[in-house]
Amino acid sequence: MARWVDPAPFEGARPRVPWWALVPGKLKWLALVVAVVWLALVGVVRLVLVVVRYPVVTLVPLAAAWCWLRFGLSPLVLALLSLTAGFTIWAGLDRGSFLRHVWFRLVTEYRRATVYVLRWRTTMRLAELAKDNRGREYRPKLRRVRSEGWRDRVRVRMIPSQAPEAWELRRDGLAHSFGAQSCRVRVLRPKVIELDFIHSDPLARSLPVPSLADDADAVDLKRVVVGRTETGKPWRIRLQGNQVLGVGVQGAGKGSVLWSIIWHLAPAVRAGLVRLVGIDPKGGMELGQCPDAFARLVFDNGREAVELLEELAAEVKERAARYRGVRRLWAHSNGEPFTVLVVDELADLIAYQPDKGLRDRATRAIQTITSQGRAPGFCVLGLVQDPRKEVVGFRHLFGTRVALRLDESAQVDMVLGDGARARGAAAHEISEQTPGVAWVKTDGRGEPERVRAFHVTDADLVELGVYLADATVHEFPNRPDGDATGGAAA
Ligand SMILES: Nc1ncnc2c1ncn2[C@@H]1O[C@H](COP(=O)(O)OP(=O)(O)OP(=O)(O)O)[C@@H](O)[C@H]1O
Repeated sequence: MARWVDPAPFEGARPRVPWWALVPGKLKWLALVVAVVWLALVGVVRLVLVVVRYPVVTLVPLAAAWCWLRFGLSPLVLALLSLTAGFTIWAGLDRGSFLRHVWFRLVTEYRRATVYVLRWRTTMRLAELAKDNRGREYRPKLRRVRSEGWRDRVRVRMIPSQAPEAWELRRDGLAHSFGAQSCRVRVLRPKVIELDFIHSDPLARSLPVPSLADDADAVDLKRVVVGRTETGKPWRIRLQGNQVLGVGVQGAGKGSVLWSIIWHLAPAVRAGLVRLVGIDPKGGMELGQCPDAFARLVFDNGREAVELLEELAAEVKERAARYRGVRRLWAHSNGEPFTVLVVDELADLIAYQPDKGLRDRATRAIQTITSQGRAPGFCVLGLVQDPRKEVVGFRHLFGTRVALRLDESAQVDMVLGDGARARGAAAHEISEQTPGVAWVKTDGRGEPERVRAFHVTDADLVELGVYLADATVHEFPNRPDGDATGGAAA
């Protein structure tokens, strides 16, 4: 049977010509020039980046080499010796600025090169923060590094579709990988986060109180200095138009927050510009240490305390009614004192009081003062050990919340807001050795800050008591001749 047979395929090798061989000669030259210029540009940009990132280790050797070639070895040695002597004198005269401008600069460059650049790629891959897609690796980019001695601030550009939560989950692993004690995550702007790698605690030493001021006008109720922040700045709390809640276990240092505030207010209290009202349900263990500071003071959680609270709540309403339509907010010029209500153990009044009637009355009165006291010049400073909703159901009314050492990690978010613990505000990890250390969150003011209150000792409280005690006028005894001016004229 006749069948069609396919012709044998052509088996000769087809000539393979590279595509660029077909490009006209002029275009080839043009492309070559463009490529060379591009490579040169990339090279220059990289070089500039290296100089910007490592100015000391690049510019100093360059300057030294230039000096050697231009002037010889002896002037170079002389210049280096003078530089060292200059730095030593600088460090001796002003250690702070020397550390900031010279030493931390050096540490930054050293740590960037030897820790972060060196371990970045491996750590990102092992922590699964880098991703592979169609054969291409997407890796978070290491940006600016700044060493401040106690912490390294490392800026990172995240890869597409990555969320800061991915980093929050790996905080511990990252801290171990880069040889730090802990790591915190801060969002700077879309795609960019900053990691804080903590190496030591700048708040490890207790802070003595500053000397008592004399000038009542210098007391700014919007910026009451209570201690220091981790970055070395004064820790300021706003009292005017705000309410403050301090939470911490026994011995966490709630007393130091309370007394540091009163210490700062003392000149205004003495001048009658600020009135302190205190309730200490623990029988005066805390506020009884300096009763002279208070215009009114109650040492129980029963009827007397509730009546005082209701009196204040009524005053808040009365002042608010008087201000309505006349002025919006309390001011010094009104002639009425700014009132700070200090409650040492809030829970004793509003949760642990066995008499339900008294408990409800206390809760209602405190809620009225905290929610309506802003405009008429009332501030509540409440201290409590247990922040749960069943204990303080109106936590959200406090604009500033201070988390001292806490028992349980779950309490951190209750005090500082959702997600604070995940980002690194570890109030439950504050050491027992550092009472007075706290994380503080003020509504509308970004991330929680780590702070330490001044240490107000018993001796300081005696001094405060003497400062605030009613002045006693001692009359000079009349002289027999009836001259009461005393010895001055004698
Ligand atoms: N800011 C501070 N710096 C250094 N030491 C502090 C500081 N605050 C408190 N202390 C010390 O810690 C101890 C406990 O402090 P404090 O009594 O204020 O804690 P507390 O939270 O008020 O406890 P409690 O709930 O039992 O009243 C005290 O010995 C005090 O000297």
